[in-house]
Amino acid sequence: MSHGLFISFEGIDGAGKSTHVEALAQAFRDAGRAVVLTREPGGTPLAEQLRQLALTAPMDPLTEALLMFAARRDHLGQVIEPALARGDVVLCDRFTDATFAYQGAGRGFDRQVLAQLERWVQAVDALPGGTLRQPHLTLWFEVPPEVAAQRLAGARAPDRFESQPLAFFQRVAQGYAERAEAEPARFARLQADQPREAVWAQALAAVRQRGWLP
Ligand SMILES: Nc1ncnc2c1ncn2[C@@H]1O[C@H](COP(=O)(O)OP(=O)(O)O)[C@@H](O)[C@H]1O
Ligand SMILES: Cc1cn([C@H]2C[C@H](O)[C@@H](COP(=O)(O)OP(=O)(O)O)O2)c(=O)[nH]c1=O
Repeated sequence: MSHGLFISFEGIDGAGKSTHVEALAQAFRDAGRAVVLTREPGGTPLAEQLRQLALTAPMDPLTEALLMFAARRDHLGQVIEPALARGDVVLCDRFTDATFAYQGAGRGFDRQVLAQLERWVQAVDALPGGTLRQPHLTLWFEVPPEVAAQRLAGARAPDRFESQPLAFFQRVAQGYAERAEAEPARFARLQADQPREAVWAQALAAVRQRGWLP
């Protein structure tokens, strides 16, 4: 049986992540792998309800951070861990880097509190003592906030995050940069301000480079 693979997709809103999730799923299926496509916040009935609240209801930053991690805990236990135990490929549109980028850098919420929540939520029995569940690879779609805003203009009705000013997304982008700097081996930095085909080629190359696709 293959080992489970956990790949997350990250970047500011409008970076173009969701555009490539299904194509990568198909590439893995073509290679004979079972794939679980999922997203955060969300991925389970409970976590989807928490998503709905987080994206629409006004709340203070601690409540927002707790909702993200509550949704994540349910998602890990119900979907991600069972899939990895089966040897599936889990493709997840956003994970904990988004909490550090949006709640931490974007909202200015205390990163040490986020790090403590990360330690509680991502400690899972299947892993050796002290190791946290993290993606094996994070595809980071990096795009200037101005470009992302242009892509989103008119594309869909903005939620609580997407309606934030440009300065918010500049901070979020910086938050991603800090996470990537702290864990360079986990992150593949993609230049996402290029045409879709060029972005896809970079994403595929990052996965192939690790020997996970032919
Ligand atoms: N490389 C690209 N160049 C131009 N537009 C793009 C590109 N990738 C995605 N888009 C468009 O930008 C918008 C946001 O893309 P999406 O994949 O939903 O972003 P995200 O999931 O990162 O928020 C969509 O309308 C999508 O069609
Ligand atoms: C996972 C996560 C998402 N978010 C935000 C980022 C996004 O603006 C929003 C939803 O993410 P996303 O699924 O990318 O939105 P869409 O379906 O509109 O492309 O939630 C956080 O603020 N913290 C988190 O931990």
